[in-house]
Amino acid sequence: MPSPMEKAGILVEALPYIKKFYGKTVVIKYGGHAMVNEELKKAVLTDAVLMKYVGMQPVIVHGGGPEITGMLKRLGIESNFIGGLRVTDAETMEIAQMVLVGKINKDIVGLINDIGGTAVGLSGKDANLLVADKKLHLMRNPDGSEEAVDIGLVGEIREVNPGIVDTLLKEGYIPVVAPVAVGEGGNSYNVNADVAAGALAVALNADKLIILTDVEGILADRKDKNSLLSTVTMQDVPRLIEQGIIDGGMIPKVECCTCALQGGVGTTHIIDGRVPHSLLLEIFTDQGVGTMVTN
Ligand SMILES: NC(=[NH2+])NCCC[C@H](N)C(=O)O
Repeated sequence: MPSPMEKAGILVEALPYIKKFYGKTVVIKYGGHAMVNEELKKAVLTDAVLMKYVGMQPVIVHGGGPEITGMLKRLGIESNFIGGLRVTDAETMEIAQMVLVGKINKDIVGLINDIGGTAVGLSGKDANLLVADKKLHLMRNPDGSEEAVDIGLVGEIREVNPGIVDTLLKEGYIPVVAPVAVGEGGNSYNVNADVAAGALAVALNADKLIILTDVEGILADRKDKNSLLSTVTMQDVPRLIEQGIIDGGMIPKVECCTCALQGGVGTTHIIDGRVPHSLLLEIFTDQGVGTMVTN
């Protein structure tokens, strides 16, 4: 147990950040393990409520992968992925929307409200928050040529209309956004939640984008949990990718960060959602717990 002096130190360390981030918008991409484990769920959403009560403006964008797959399975519908993207036919999209908007989104809202915040759930279709075009997926053939394959109702975000989120923030609510976008003819499109969070952060002129993942952050040596790169600049990114330090599923996450930074977001953070209260630790301590990607 920390001594009273140590506890006071921890609280005092938070003060400059409480001051600095007062009134500032922080977009949190909520996904992975932190969405599945009950204790972690409560910890993340408690952190968001605390942020709100100290004057920050958290906005949550959530994922939903495993639950969608689970529901499709229960209904006997097979999931197909091409290049990590779910092939989304009309039936799959219907289920995805039901799970994301009808279930996961409402569960998060319910939990936040139970903890003491006041959350309002939205999809990207509400007030045209996220507008998408059909995504053309380019697949590389063995001979090196590229071919466009149809992956169905997977969208690429074309436009963000953040007005409804601004309105909710102004009125003191915590907006919770499901990554379903509206496309041509009012169709629903499945969009990547990391990308949606990044695009929303830019449109809101957010101060921070924080992505909760299932890894420590960017590790200099993947086998060594103690090799976390605490801060990385945007300029370092191409070299880190070339060296294989940033690879696999981390590449699109870091690209979301650089996109957000280029779009004017203050700082971006990739943190470990498996660590209880990693959100608070990242925001309110000097060291943070994950990797901060900056300009
Ligand atoms: N991974 C890091 N180096 N984090 C530093 C975070 C610093 C400060 N708490 C902030 O949120 O801006």
